[in-house]
Amino acid sequence: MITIEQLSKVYHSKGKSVIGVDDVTLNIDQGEIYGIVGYSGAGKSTLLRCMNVLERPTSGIVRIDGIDLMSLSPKELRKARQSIGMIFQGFHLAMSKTVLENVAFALKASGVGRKERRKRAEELLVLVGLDDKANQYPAQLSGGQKQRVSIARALANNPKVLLCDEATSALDPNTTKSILKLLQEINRELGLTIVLITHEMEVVKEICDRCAVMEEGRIVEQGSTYDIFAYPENELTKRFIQTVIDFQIPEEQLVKSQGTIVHMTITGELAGESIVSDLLQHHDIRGNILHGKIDYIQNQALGMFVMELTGDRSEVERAIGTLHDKLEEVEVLQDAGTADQSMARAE
Ligand SMILES: Nc1ncnc2c1ncn2[C@@H]1O[C@H](COP(=O)(O)OP(=O)(O)OP(=O)(O)O)[C@@H](O)[C@H]1O
Repeated sequence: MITIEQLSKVYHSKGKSVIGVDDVTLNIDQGEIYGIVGYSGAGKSTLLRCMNVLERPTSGIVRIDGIDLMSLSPKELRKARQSIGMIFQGFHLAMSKTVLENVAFALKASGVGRKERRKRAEELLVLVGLDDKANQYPAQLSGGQKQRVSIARALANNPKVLLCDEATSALDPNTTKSILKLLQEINRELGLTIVLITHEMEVVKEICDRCAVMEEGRIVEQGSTYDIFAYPENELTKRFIQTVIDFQIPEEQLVKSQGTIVHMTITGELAGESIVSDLLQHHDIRGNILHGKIDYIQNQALGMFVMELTGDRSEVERAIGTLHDKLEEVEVLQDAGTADQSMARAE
């Protein structure tokens, strides 16, 4: 549905060049929810705004539903943009218009008659759960309600794609959840392709089918949200994941430890199995869980455990071998001898 090839955007200001997006290639499928995550300045907004040519790329290709947006005349581009809705962190509502008028206004530009505009706007307000607020003004609404109005407005022209620019960043966690749920419902009911940019990995975890991580204008990692959480490769991706699933062990705990400390990721059906208890049953070792969590991402279980294994050194090594046989991701964070050395250093 969205094809981006070797897209770059360079800004020129005060005699200096700033790279906003640097050689990005990305394919987003019809009907999926795609997240782009990165810290401030990573280039997320620039990339998103290039997708509807609000920002004209310096080079590269943007195709939506097969149409090369860069090749269109201004008039053709205006028409093409009707199939690309957009919502923003700051809502961008007309404060002097009622909720209903805000939504209906989006249809005026596309030549829909007054009566039809009203009817369609009323339907959209039902869809976003705000039919009882039709005659109120934006100032009378909460942040979550304002975002619902802007979602209704973005859907007015039956777009195929909805671009969300930090749509939940100004909202509290509960309201964020309800807006994400609404986006998911719209995605499922209308088959709408949704692209959202965010600096919160929790948002990606909540609703995205696939995601990309951006840094300095580039995509450093992309894949299914589940795989990105289970097998992150890039250091930045790992940092983002730790904001949601933190399995860091405090330094003092590591120094105190007498055993071998292992981090294991248990994915899919294995997450429901008794991997840990089997390990202790079949090997003459002791295991102490330092961290453990089973999370659900896209309805699939993902287990993360950090264990301290103690016992005869060769038996611990055999136990780690068993883990390697069963699991794709096993990492020894600290060997048994290391703690003694750390303690010696500390003394
Ligand atoms: N209009 C502009 N003129 C000059 N430089 C710009 C412009 N817009 C963005 N940039 C620069 O491009 C880079 C990417 O900015 P962008 O806003 O896309 O990042 P972002 O990841 O969306 O960050 P944030 O979440 O803070 O908006 C930054 O270095 C920024 O300073």
